[in-house]
Amino acid sequence: MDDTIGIAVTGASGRMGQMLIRTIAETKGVHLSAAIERKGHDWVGQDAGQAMGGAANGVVVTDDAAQAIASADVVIDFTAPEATLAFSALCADAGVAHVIGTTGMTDAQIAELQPASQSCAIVRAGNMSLGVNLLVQLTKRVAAALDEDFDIEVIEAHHHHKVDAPSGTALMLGEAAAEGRGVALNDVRDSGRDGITGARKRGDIGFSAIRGGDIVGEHDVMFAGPGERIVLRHMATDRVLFARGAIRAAKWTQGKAPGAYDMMDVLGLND
Ligand SMILES: NC(=O)C1=CN([C@@H]2O[C@H](COP(=O)(O)OP(=O)(O)OC[C@H]3O[C@@H](n4cnc5c(N)ncnc54)[C@H](OP(=O)(O)O)[C@@H]3O)[C@@H](O)[C@H]2O)C=CC1
Ligand SMILES: O=C(O)C1=N[C@H](C(=O)O)C[C@H](O)C1
Repeated sequence: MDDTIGIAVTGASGRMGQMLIRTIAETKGVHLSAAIERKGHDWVGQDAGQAMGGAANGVVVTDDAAQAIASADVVIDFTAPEATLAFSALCADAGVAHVIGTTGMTDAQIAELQPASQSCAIVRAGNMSLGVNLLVQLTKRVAAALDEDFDIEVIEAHHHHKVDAPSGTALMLGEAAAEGRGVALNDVRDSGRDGITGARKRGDIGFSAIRGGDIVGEHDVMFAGPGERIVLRHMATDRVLFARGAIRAAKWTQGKAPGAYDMMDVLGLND
């Protein structure tokens, strides 16, 4: 009987799913309790380690998410918005903590998570790395120190498989900049410029997205002022840092009261 924390991984065959399975195996105090894939996926019924092209790890990939989640201590979920909402309901029913890395959720979908947070701890963040969460704090401070003579632009680059833009991280950074300025991001957000856009509106926060190759994730926050520019940058070169952050969050949830949390809570950066 393994008395370490049992983690169920959703989207087991995905880029992050596989990285999580490998990283859980290397992390003390946790074990993989289940690898979940959707019904009809060709990994279902196979040993997860072997399906990933490695040694058997003794965990058979399942499509019975309800059973797998009910038997876990915590679920780590990097999938897609609709899937995350379905997993959220299962976590709430089972009272099992839910660590959500999925991005691209609309405001309405994020609001749909709220009832589940009455029944289980939810940690949700568009980026689980320490570096980005520090960058969020720096962004807020710099934005608070500068006035609207400085145009704020968030520029992000990701691999060509990514389906959502702006990235979850870019939105976290934009939110931080808006908070620093004391405005609501939705009132000043300018994304997807194309064609005759007109001149930049003073006070707007702009977003640009590059998609190409195997870029793991790069984010710049530019403060472009008269005669000078400040650029805050984070470059992720390995997905393992997101997996490590998510596992740290999974450990942190144990014994936590139901509620909605983020990586600032996990990393103690709100204190
Ligand atoms: N917060 C963070 O730190 C990070 C967040 N992310 C986010 O994590 C998410 C996943 O990224 P990544 O691993 O690169 O993506 P992948 O496309 O490689 O993996 C997604 C996985 O989710 C599964 N999935 C998708 N839709 C459903 C569904 N409706 N029901 C069940 N399973 C589903 C896929 O299964 P199938 O193959 O069958 O479609 C696949 O296994 C993205 O939103 C990404 O932005 C990524 C890295 C870091
Ligand atoms: O899809 C990805 O790959 C990533 N997604 C997250 C995001 O949307 O910001 C985090 C990271 O940048 C990688």
